[in-house]
Amino acid sequence: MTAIDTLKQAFNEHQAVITALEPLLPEIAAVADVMRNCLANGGKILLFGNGGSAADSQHIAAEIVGRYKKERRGLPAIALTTDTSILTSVGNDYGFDFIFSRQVEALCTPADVVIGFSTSGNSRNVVLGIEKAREIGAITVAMTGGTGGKLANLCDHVLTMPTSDTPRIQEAHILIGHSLCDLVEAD
Ligand SMILES: O=C(CO)[C@@H](O)[C@H](O)[C@H](O)[C@H](O)COP(=O)(O)O
Ligand SMILES: [Zn+2]
Repeated sequence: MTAIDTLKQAFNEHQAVITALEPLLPEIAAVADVMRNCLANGGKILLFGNGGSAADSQHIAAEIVGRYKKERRGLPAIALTTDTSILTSVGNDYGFDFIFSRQVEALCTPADVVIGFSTSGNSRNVVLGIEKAREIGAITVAMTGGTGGKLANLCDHVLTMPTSDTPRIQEAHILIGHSLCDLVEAD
């Protein structure tokens, strides 16, 4: 396969996934409503995931705290993927599985929305973070793909991308993340 073939294949696969997202639009709008209500009522958005999904969590938290497109006040969102002292101490003392759940225990309130990104839906630390958020009574959102994995049965809102290909799932996640930010800061 030539480089151009490889690129064409990725672009075509990407396009097919984005087209197939259409049935998810009502659920994406429902998640945006939940986020808007949370922020209007003094809650905050917590986000986490591994690898590319850690980057997605940070990216979306930055859009919410800073701005997506519109001038407005800063809104509270925290990516639980950024503090290396917390990640290394909790990882070292309790285990990598607990790097998110421990922070959820410390920071989450019932007024919050907790968003777990996992393309497989099965990353143990993401699953445990979501389970802790449920215990606390926060609204939980899964950003996943494929079958949705374990997260699909755990969360109040489940956005499962219509592919099992990790990069294509992540590309759809970031489109949805941006769209959620757009709706969160709409009048
Ligand atoms: O970005 C990528 C692959 O595109 C990787 O860094 C990927 O996020 C990592 O392998 C993650 O550990 C995968 O975890 P998950 O999405 O299954 O929860
Ligand atoms: Zn990636």
